[in-house]
Amino acid sequence: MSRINIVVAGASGKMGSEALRMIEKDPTLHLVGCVDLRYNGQKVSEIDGLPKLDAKFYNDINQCFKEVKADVLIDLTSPKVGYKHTKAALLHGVRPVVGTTGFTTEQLEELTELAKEKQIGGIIAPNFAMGAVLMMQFSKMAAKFFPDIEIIEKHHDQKVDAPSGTAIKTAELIQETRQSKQQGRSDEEEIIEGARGANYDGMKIHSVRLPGLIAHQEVIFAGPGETLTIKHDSYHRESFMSGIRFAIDQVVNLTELIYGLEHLMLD
Ligand SMILES: NC(=O)C1=CN([C@@H]2O[C@H](COP(=O)(O)OP(=O)(O)OC[C@H]3O[C@@H](n4cnc5c(N)ncnc54)[C@H](OP(=O)(O)O)[C@@H]3O)[C@@H](O)[C@H]2O)C=CC1
Ligand SMILES: O=C(O)C1=N[C@H](C(=O)O)C[C@H](O)C1
Repeated sequence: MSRINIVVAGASGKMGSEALRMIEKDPTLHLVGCVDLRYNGQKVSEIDGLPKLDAKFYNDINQCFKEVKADVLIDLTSPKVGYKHTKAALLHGVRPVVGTTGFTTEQLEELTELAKEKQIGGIIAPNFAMGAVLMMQFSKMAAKFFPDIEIIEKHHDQKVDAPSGTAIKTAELIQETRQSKQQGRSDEEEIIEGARGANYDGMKIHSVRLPGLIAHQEVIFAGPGETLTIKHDSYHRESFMSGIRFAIDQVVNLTELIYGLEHLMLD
């Protein structure tokens, strides 16, 4: 059985290091390179806390793609970097599996177009946890019946982007079934700016950042005399790995870039 050659960008980060542990345990995956700013030229096995793998660190993704033969890039970096890396992967014929959040609509459109032009499969998914994908789908279903909605997402305090990619994706999916509505009073007044959260088509998104949290979201739906709460919690970053593993196998057979794991899980 031939192995899938993988490059991990953001490999020493919280998610990247979890991805390395997943690769180490899977005999069908082969780590051929890592991209990060800190450890250029060093082997993964030389870095404290990372698995005993032979692949080398690069501080430049283009250099990495020139030196190693990669099938798939797993990108777990930051919004600006993730965009550059995804573009580089598509230009080098490497299939991107991107967990990085914070892409703009314009960036997503540009990358989708580039993948189409190059006929290269890939995925950008704001959340690779299977339960989170279902939470978003259930929210989309519920929004048809309850247009009054508030999304509360809670993450660790080292997270850069707000609202989370998951909250934005949830709002986008909800928008597909919810009748557009400005919630609350039209003369609502924020005594402290930001008190009512971010506005997305009249519904609100609230971002909580606290140490000790991993990734959590609840979507509250309300109608006269009732509420429905749909909630998902990731208690460990291992929760994202089954989705990433699944996506790796799928992108090998795709010729387009997909936004959201639901398209691979449920379509
Ligand atoms: N889709 C999903 O299921 C999930 C997505 N995420 C997303 O994944 C991303 C990473 O999250 P997390 O692991 O918590 O973040 P971390 O900050 O722990 O890791 C980010 C990594 O990216 C590296 N990095 C930063 N700049 C560059 C660069 N220019 N070139 C190469 N590497 C770079 C960092 O290196 P250094 O430390 O040296 O700066 C670090 O290793 C975020 O966008 C987050 O929202 C997170 C969880 C689940
Ligand atoms: O930064 C994180 O940790 C997470 N980011 C993703 C997001 O922005 O939705 C996915 C998950 O919530 C964890």
